[in-house]
Amino acid sequence: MTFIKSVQLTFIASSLSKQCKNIIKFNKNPSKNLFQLAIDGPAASGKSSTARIAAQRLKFEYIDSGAMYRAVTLAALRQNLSPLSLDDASKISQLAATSHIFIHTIFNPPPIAHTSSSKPSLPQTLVYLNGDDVTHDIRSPEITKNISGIASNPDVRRVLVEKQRAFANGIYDYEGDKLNTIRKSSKGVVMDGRDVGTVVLPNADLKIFVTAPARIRAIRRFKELQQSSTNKSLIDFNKVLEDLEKRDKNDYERKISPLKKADDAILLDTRDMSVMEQADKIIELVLERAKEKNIDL
Ligand SMILES: Nc1ncnc2c1ncn2[C@@H]1O[C@H](COP(=O)(O)OP(=O)(O)O)[C@@H](O)[C@H]1O
Ligand SMILES: Nc1ccn([C@H]2C[C@H](O)[C@@H](COP(=O)(O)OP(=O)(O)O)O2)c(=O)n1
Repeated sequence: MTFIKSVQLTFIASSLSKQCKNIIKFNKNPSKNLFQLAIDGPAASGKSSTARIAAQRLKFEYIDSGAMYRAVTLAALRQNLSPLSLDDASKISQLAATSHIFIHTIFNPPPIAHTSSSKPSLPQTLVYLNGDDVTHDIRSPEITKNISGIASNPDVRRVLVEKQRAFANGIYDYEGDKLNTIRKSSKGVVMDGRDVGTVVLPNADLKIFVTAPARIRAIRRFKELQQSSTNKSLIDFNKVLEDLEKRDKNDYERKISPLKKADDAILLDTRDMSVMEQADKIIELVLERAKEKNIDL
């Protein structure tokens, strides 16, 4: 494992330095081998909420790989580049290589004013693009509509996968900015997305594939959109379901790195589980795996 990781590091160092010459400064001493937990699954299956809770309880870092695709989509739209245009594809991959994407999770956010103070708030993940807080902007319907074009661009994927691996391996120093910060006390990293177990971290210590039927996932996304919207009546359940099914199709059928359960991933159907039950189950699986591998968490 150590050997594989150091080979991976050498590869990353050489190819990243070619592509992103002026952006990344390596941490010469990636401090330790972190336990790698990969969570994949379709939209609204519960990946990120579960991953954040698990990261908080296990003292792991969390990286939302989907947020990186969302940030590149936003960067492209802000420059009037079209995610589906072949003419713009190389400009967009260049943008992916040169954009500073900083993802930061606040594990103990103060309670939100209108919630009961006895109920702790869930960890919050903030996303910055070239220094701008884009946490909310990257979740807009406009970004969600355009993201499949970005996610199927092979050069964008190559650049983002390298950034994701660099993070998981503890290489995180960027000039003037940071991809993320691995705390000295971190014992591992949890990354969620579509291809984390199959492509980004094929040697992850534990892989989970989270799923639930489309209708159940659409209900969750609908409630989430209603909560964050000022005009709830504008949110139409059938449209949410239709968009989610369309994105599922794009994710599962994409030629490069399609959404797929890795052969060695554990399937977790969350249809009858609460968020906390999902997190408890995943933590239990991590602790079991760490014990099997003699890893001290
Ligand atoms: N088991 C569950 N039961 C009910 N709601 C859930 C469950 N898992 C997640 N959710 C809610 O569904 C929405 C999408 O979850 P999220 O974790 O963001 O999914 P993903 O990262 O897979 O897209 C969130 O509002 C979350 O609180
Ligand atoms: N590892 C990843 C993560 C996300 N993507 C793409 C495909 C997804 O539809 C979009 C958005 O991902 P995100 O996890 O933010 O989406 P949801 O929260 O599940 O709606 O990004 C990807 O191609 N590879």
